Amino acid sequence: MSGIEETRKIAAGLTEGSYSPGFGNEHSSEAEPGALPHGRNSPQRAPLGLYAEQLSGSAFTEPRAHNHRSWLYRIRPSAAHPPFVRIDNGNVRSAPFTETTPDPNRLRWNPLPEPAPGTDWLAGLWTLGGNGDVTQRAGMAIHLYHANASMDRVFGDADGELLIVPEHGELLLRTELGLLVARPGEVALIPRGVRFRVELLEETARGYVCENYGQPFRLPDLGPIGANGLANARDFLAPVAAYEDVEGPVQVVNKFCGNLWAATYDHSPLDVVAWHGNHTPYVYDLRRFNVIGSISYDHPDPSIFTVLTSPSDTPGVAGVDFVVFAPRWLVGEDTFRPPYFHRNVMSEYMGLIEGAYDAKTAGEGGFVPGGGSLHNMMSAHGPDRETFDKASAAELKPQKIDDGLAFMFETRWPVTATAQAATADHLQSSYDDVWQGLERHFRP
Ligand SMILES: O=C(O)Cc1cc(O)ccc1O
Ligand SMILES: [Fe+2]
Repeated sequence: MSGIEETRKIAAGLTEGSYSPGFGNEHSSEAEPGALPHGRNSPQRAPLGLYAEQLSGSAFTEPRAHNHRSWLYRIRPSAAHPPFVRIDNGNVRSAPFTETTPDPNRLRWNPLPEPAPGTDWLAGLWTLGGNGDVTQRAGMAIHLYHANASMDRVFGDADGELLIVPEHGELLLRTELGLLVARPGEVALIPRGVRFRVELLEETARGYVCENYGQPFRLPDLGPIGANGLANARDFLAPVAAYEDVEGPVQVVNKFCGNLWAATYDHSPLDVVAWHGNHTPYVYDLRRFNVIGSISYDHPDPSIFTVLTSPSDTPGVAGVDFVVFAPRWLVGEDTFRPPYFHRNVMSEYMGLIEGAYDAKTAGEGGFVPGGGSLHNMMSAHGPDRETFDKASAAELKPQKIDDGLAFMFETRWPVTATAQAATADHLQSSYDDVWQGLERHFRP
């Protein structure tokens, strides 16, 4: 069986029932009977000769509601490794982002070009920009990826958690805590420090990544919405324990304070036979999002579409929000229904997973799947001319928006582009033109 066939077979065996559901749950799982100790985390001798190890994603002392840790029972402790040495960062960049001057202009990119043969997910990671400072655990980076080979190495990110948004090509994520499949239309989260390998189920894979240096993504509070709605906790799926028992050289890459470091282990670090805890990867199907909107008039602010939020130190002001524009009905009366013209103190990066977006013209040179737009702090944007003209004249019958899936990484700090993003051939040169020709109609 070729690598890709084997990956496909494993992925096909993973159904919803193969996961452990519930956002932030205290999950527990064992791949061999009796591997998980009961009644204590660290017995004098862990079961089956395994090593017990705690992986902490929050300070020990953080409030219980935000405390993240998992206990791993593994063939070898993570501590058994040779020194890490610096390797080339490839196209990965990290905060602070100082390669370019922060740009108030509206920017839009086409999809990443084809990768060279043999580009795995990590080699295919390409940083667009970001903010904050990795050493302060604040801010975020926006990456895209375009890969055409499965990793045979293992990666872990000490700088932040990784929210992976596939746009083309299913991925099998083999993590320390087990296996996840992430398809276009789903998102996967790898918590800070959790090691994983990405295998492709198709010849190529393309998508987006939000690397969140700040507080781990959590579900937003629902306030007056009530006890249910938006992204429901039960739809987040954590893996169950699945380990590989591989003796032999495995390259382990560690992203630490903005640089890639590697060590060659004499075994696979994906050797966790059992685990329990709440510092877990998960996958979530964006089509499960319970979209709430206006059933009277006006276009609500897109915070109503928040899937996950990473709070900053200022209440109500997110380090980064992950927002989805999922299929929904528009019924507003006497309302301009698409997104309004606006200038926002928050900075907005938008990507498209599929189809079209209702404020932007689709098609060649427009806002296309795999492309993205950046509207930095206070930059003026909103419907392009074509959208404005159409929506101002549209008959206001109930309308289903179901031809696309777009998302936004919205952050409190401006996004500074990397040099490669600011000079890329796939940066569109005349994006401003979409707002040309919005003529005056005011004739007092
Ligand atoms: O398209 C955008 O710019 C994102 C966005 C969507 C919306 O419905 C309202 C405000 C907003 O910034
Ligand atoms: Fe916007």
